[in-house]
Amino acid sequence: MTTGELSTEQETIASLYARLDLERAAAKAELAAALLDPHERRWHREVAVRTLSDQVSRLTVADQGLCFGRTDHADGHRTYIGRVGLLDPADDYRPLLTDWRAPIARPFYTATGAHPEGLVRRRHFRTRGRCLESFHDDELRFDGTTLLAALNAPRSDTMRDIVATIQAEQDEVIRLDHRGVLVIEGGPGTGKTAVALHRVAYLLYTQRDRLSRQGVLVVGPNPGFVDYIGDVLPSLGETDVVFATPGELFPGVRTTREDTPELQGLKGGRSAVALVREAVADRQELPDEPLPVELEDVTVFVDAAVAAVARDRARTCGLRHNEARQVFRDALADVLVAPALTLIGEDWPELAVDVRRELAGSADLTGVVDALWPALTARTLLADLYEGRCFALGYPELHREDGRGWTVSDVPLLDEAAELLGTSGEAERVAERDRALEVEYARGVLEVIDTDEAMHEDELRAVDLVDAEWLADRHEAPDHRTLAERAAGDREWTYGHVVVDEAQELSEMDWRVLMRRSPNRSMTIVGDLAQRQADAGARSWEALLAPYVRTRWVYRRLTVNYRTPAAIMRYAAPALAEVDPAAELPTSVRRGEPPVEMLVDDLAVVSRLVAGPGTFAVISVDGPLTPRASKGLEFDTVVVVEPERMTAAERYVALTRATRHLVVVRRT
Ligand SMILES: Nc1ncnc2c1ncn2[C@@H]1O[C@H](COP(=O)(O)OP(=O)(O)OP(=O)(O)O)[C@@H](O)[C@H]1O
Repeated sequence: MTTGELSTEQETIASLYARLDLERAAAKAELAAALLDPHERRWHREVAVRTLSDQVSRLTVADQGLCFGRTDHADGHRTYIGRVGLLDPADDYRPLLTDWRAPIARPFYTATGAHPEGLVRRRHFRTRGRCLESFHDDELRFDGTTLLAALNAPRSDTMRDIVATIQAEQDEVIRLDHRGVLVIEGGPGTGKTAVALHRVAYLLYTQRDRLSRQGVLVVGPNPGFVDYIGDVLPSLGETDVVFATPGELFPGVRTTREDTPELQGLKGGRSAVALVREAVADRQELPDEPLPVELEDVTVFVDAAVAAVARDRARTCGLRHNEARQVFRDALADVLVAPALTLIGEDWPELAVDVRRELAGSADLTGVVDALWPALTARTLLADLYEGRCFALGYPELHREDGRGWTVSDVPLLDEAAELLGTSGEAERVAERDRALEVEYARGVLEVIDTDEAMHEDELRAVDLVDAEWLADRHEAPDHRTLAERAAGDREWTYGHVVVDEAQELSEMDWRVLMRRSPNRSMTIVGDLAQRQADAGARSWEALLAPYVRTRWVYRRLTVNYRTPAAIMRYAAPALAEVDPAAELPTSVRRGEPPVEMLVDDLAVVSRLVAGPGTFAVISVDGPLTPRASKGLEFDTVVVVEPERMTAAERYVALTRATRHLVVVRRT
């Protein structure tokens, strides 16, 4: 990027803003005129006003990042891409700026080196306000040297754009026209993450109507993903993609704390569903002592037998725990009528009805229901379980002092619990009542402003344009959150597409959460079973997916390693063979130098071992970077300390993080 080029582009962008200002001023003037026009027929005027006011708001919104890209076509033609389309009336309405949704803008989002779609270059602008700060280019004229040049560039912290050098096997996966589950597997450095990212970009553009309504959920360990998508997909990516690590999938919980491997196994396996069911059933109790319910004339008692009848009825009614509380309460009241009548010593139908009514409103009965069938949240249920109830249930290993010190493996249990508990219905009831009151009030307002008898029948009346529901809505605080913000805060949100990176690490319980968020099963699953480090993680894609989609999923394998030089891959081969003797090493594009082995007296010298350009990491079971935390990452130089202390899968991951140099250090 030269200074000259930057200022030329800045001039172009300034002229686009000038055009935008003119169009907005013109639209505003037209809107004012339409509002005042006494001649126009009522209906025509209404349509004109709505259209013009839409146009004004569209042009106002476009002020933010008006132009974000440029495509250079093979025929020499250039297109500037932005939030709205702008034409030049002085030059036969030549397009100055193309709306990003227009068909001609498509290559800006979907062209790759393997599939340039008629482009030779794509330019991304970074602007602040109306000022162009910088730009970067994807050169799409691909030849053999481009790939190697890209691979040899030192790594930085941000995720790199591989769009210009995407290879055929990767490109096929990015564009695969498959609506269901797609599994992309490949060894280290085969571009799985990069490909998944570009697939999201591709889908967000090609299926934008659906995805901008429902959003995309990306689950993985690498937060660079979302920044990257925001860059590649202005207008789409920033607002429509929710990124979450597995510890963030339950709204309100954000954790990276890990349980011991044993507990991860217990909480991650399918049998944890039964565990959560037991924890809920444990809160549907029978009293140790009969509980009194005082009525006007007599006191009746809820003993174990009475509670058992009510509990059976509530458990078999088909509702979830919180929703079934009312059934439990009604059943108690039904069962208590007979003993009440016996105590009163009289029995005629009207008396039975009165007693039943009294029971229904009894505060004592409310107390009994709260004690025997309490309203519960997922958090309370699990915290109580961990803090004490786990002993009686036969799971002493679950005990911990701070029940609410959530771990990553608690997240799917919280979700499961929320499913089984259901909502208490209280919040919904209050919202419904408030809304009814607002509509009632709005109706009153409309009646008042519509009583002007002197109005001509052709004049617009308030009721012609608005109704009470609409007016009530206007009073509600508008929800300014983006789709991503709303989706992330709503446990029951279902996404249009779900992407899972490092999918081999997720437990069966994690998959239940993800499948709930993806009822249409439109998913891209990216992983490598040979790199699995979590005990509770996946062992076979077939077994993992069968409960949800049976065999209806598509598998693609990436075979070329763009990260790790061949000599380093050969060094890592025994670790792979130990994990899976049948697994094949991906083919490395780069040769590179063989790893260096060193013996040192003191491991503290390790961090002083390597000094040079590019990124650098030390991977050791004791940190700073553990093999588990290193998954998905890469560095120019990697020092692996005492690989023998790692499991085979950990060793395989650690040894394959280097793009240039690998140093293996052992103690003398
Ligand atoms: N076609 C390509 N052109 C240039 N670089 C590429 C290409 N494909 C992948 N890369 C680069 O190779 C490196 C590895 O890619 P990526 O992290 O996506 O691999 P991965 O399969 O997810 O690896 P791992 O399983 O080890 O996490 C990245 O630096 C990526 O930018």
